[in-house]
Amino acid sequence: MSLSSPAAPAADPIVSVRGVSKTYAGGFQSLKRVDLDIRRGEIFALLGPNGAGKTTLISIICGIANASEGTVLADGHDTVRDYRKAREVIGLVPQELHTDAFESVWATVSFSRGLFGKSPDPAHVEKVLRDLSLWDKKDNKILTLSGGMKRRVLIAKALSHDPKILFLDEPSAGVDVELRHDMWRMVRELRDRGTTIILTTHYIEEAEDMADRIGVINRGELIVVEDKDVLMRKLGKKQLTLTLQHPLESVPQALSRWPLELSGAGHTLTYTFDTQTEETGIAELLRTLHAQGIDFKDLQSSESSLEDIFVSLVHNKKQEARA
Ligand SMILES: Nc1ncnc2c1ncn2[C@@H]1O[C@H](COP(=O)(O)OP(=O)(O)OP(=O)(O)O)[C@@H](O)[C@H]1O
Repeated sequence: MSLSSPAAPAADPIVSVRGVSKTYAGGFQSLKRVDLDIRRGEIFALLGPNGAGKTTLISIICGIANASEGTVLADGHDTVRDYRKAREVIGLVPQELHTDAFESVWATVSFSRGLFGKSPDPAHVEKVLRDLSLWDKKDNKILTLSGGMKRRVLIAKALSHDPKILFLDEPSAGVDVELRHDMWRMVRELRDRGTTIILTTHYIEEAEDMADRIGVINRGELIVVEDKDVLMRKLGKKQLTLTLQHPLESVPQALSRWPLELSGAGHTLTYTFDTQTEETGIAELLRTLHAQGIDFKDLQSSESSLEDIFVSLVHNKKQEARA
């Protein structure tokens, strides 16, 4: 697809993925020659249906899984040959908390920092805990915390060594609305301070709200990488919906030049057009309706959401695969 330009190199990317494939022992290929550049300081959302390969790709970039082919550079460090240096610049917030339930929040987060070879920095750990509203829980054992608080600890651990790149794998899964909003506020603040954020999410409206760029992965292939706004402009559709005073049995011949759909027992007329279309012909459509004596009592317009675009992208690929 012409939209997908993953091979076009970004100037000085912070993460550079080249020709990465992953094939499991049974022969199943979960990633197929993925090329991707992540720009410094952006929020990049990786979207894809279940089993598309998102976690596999993130695990390979973070150096916790090996690629069968290809290379990854994180801030210039090869994630296999120069594992330690690469790992130092990356923070990963996984989906699950695997940590010592009997340790305190303070000890857990300070210990994580030590794992990256960084010297103790109580002031930094304090700041991270305060930013995440965990300061008053610093002496609590992990096992006494609520699910939402445990999720905050996961983020604190990932930030303990002050990484340049933060990965969030499904950060919103199973958290309440308040924590979700806190988390997104924090992600924006981190980005504003220069941290590059890469996240996977099933909450597409959040990617729509937050991300600078979007990558869509489907069956192990990166099918689209694009600025969010450009993607929405290129693939988005607009709809004009008219609620008619009197029902029509069919669309009159005089309106045949517009691709109109009649629904709602003849009461609703819908006109769908590309957001990029310069000449929508709406004024002419309304004049023709008037000339035909077709009155309407309501008129609404809407634009496709990122979710609509995502569903149609993945759906088209499924149809291509079947053909
Ligand atoms: N050890 C393994 N052996 C064989 N296949 C595997 C293995 N681990 C993962 N897979 C397969 O690889 C594919 C990609 O998995 P991955 O976890 O990366 O998907 P995902 O996009 O993160 O999905 P989800 O949104 O459900 O978390 C899936 O089809 C999965 O079944």
